[in-house]
Amino acid sequence: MSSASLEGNGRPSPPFTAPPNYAFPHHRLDLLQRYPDKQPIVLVACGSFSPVTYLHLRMFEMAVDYVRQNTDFEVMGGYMSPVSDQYKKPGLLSALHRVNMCTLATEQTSQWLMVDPWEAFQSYQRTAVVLDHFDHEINTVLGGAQMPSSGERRHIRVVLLAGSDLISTMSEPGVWSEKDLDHILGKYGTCIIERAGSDMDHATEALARWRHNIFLVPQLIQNDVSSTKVRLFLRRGLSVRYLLPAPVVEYIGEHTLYIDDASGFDKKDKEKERAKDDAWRRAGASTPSSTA
Ligand SMILES: Nc1ncnc2c1ncn2[C@@H]1O[C@H](COP(=O)(O)OP(=O)(O)OP(=O)(O)O)[C@@H](O)[C@H]1O
Ligand SMILES: NC(=O)c1ccc[n+]([C@@H]2O[C@H](COP(=O)(O)O)[C@@H](O)[C@H]2O)c1
Repeated sequence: MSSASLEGNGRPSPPFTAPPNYAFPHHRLDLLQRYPDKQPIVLVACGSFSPVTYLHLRMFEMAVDYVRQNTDFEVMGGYMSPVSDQYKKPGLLSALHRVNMCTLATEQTSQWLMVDPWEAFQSYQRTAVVLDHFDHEINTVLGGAQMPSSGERRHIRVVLLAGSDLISTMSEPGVWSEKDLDHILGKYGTCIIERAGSDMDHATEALARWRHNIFLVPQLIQNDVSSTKVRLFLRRGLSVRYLLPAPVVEYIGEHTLYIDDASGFDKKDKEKERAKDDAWRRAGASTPSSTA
């Protein structure tokens, strides 16, 4: 990463390209440390959020409880970073809709979560680069955390928040580069939320050298809501109320999203999604069972 330099106005110039009219959201970021003995951190969840569900929001609450009870960290803020349209994942709705839904979910159901649209509204950015962007905005531009008595500034550590299914892809060949893994897990670290169907031990087996920076958060109440299942429900005309925040359900209805499976799908993806629907129908199941 290139280091930031000072512009004529004395502000550090960003070492990254930003989308037009972009401003880093920090209206809910707490820069004043309450517990000076603890290390300040910010949680960042990267993903599709197509659409955002209560489980995405729950991940942050689970992480905060875990951090408070088991670590010497103090959580100063939490961000969702929806991935760019260029990620080309089946079922990926336009970045604008995904960012809007995440914003409704965070602004209307939480007091501390925020959505950063930096990644969403530009070319695809690797997770290592996304975390560098947060580090730059929080520490270089905003100056990090402030100690209550002395006013001394402290570096805020950015920590990746992810489900165990995402972390298990870190052991799959060709998905993450070794250099990026070392950057993400060596410099930043990750809070991993247990996810039904994805074994935590298996997910972290190959990541043992970064063990000291990996925090495993058990899911004490099993909940396997996924965006895939929500999309399946919507396509079949079933209710998704109480799986997603109410304003997000309303937004989906107003914009008739996910009803027509043409949204974000190419022909091959469409066939895959139809096969999932057919399998579900053949099984006579009352709820979809696929998590992929
Ligand atoms: N039920 C869940 N339990 C734990 N982690 C979850 C859960 N749902 C989503 N996550 C995590 O949230 C992050 C963003 O996930 P993403 O947007 O891909 O949601 P998803 O429900 O897995 O989507 P899709 O079904 O479209 O693959 C990932 O780190 C993922 O592991
Ligand atoms: N090499 C990488 O940086 C890399 C690889 C795979 C997934 N990811 C990220 O993980 C997230 C995965 O999201 P999904 O679970 O929705 O596929 C996305 O934010 C994506 O950018 C990053």
